[in-house]
Amino acid sequence: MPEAPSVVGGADNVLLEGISVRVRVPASSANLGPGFDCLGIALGVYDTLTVSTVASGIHIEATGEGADSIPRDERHLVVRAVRRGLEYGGASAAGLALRCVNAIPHSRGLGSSAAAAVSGFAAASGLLAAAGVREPFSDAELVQLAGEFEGHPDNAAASVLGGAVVTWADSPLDANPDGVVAVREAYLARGLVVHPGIRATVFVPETESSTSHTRGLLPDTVPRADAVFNLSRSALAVVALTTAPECLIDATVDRLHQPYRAPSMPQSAELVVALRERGYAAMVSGAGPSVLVLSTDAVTDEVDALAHGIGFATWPVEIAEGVEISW
Ligand SMILES: Nc1ncnc2c1ncn2[C@@H]1O[C@H](COP(=O)(O)OP(=O)(O)O)[C@@H](O)[C@H]1O
Ligand SMILES: N[C@@H](CCOP(=O)(O)O)C(=O)O
Repeated sequence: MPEAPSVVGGADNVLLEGISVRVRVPASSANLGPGFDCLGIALGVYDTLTVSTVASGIHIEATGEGADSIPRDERHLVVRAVRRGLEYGGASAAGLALRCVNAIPHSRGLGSSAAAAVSGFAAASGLLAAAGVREPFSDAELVQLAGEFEGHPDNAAASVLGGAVVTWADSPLDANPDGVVAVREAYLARGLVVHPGIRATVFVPETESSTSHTRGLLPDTVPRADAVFNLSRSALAVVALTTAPECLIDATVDRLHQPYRAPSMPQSAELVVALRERGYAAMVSGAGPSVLVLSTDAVTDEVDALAHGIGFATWPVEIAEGVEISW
């Protein structure tokens, strides 16, 4: 089994002023139907981020998605991830200047918060490497750091590795005098070689939906028949994504999360049904409300018009490479 990196560190090195790093991070779609919390795919919608070390304070210039609503101080998700990443690498910065150009829509099920976390850790990695403090973080470290920080390793791993991913968690057990306890969750991931004929289309509404809210709609226990159903379909999803795209329709049916979330996003549920009736492997993207189609043919104009009629924009997107860091 691959080893998860150890998340330890301090803040022994204060980085000099004037170090800059640039990051480009893709959006992602988690679950891919039945693979709740364990399958994801990177999508070609990108946030770009430039981070520089400065003498003091937090300076944030942000344009695009979320620019009107995100905080411009230490609460900013990317700032928090950069700080945490520097700490993990044994360093700190007196001040940080961020330039964020955001294209990933927030709260639509396209992994914006995971992408923000990945971009922050990737920036920390670049700053540490540019300053000569340490080698850049490995992909495994980025998956662990961003997954642990943001809570959705299915999104984070897709944004780190690109393509389609399988993620899993492991809880190493540690004995202490009071008994055996889980010390922390390790997040691990492997990429899949996506069949070259598969293309992605996302249908994005104006309406937002908070991931934490729709997770709260899910039951703690599910019927065994539904668990078995999803086991077989998520195993099939790996086959469909890699070698058998003709199985995508069967491989993207889910009974663990979409039925419970549907009442909170009726237009998304309606669009999934309409698309599947037309032969498309459609599913709610992540926690919604966007809808993802994986297919070998482009969607038709009729589908585009149908989606538009119920408030969704149609975005054909590439299956993306993972995060890029330059300094
Ligand atoms: N680039 C970003 N910079 C700062 N905060 C961000 C960024 N992207 C996402 N966020 C934060 O994450 C929230 C969305 O998280 P979430 O509800 O999990 O939806 P999503 O499916 O888009 O990840 C936003 O409201 C915002 O607070
Ligand atoms: N597996 C998670 C994925 C959440 O993705 P997001 O893009 O909606 O934040 C879930 O289904 O809750």
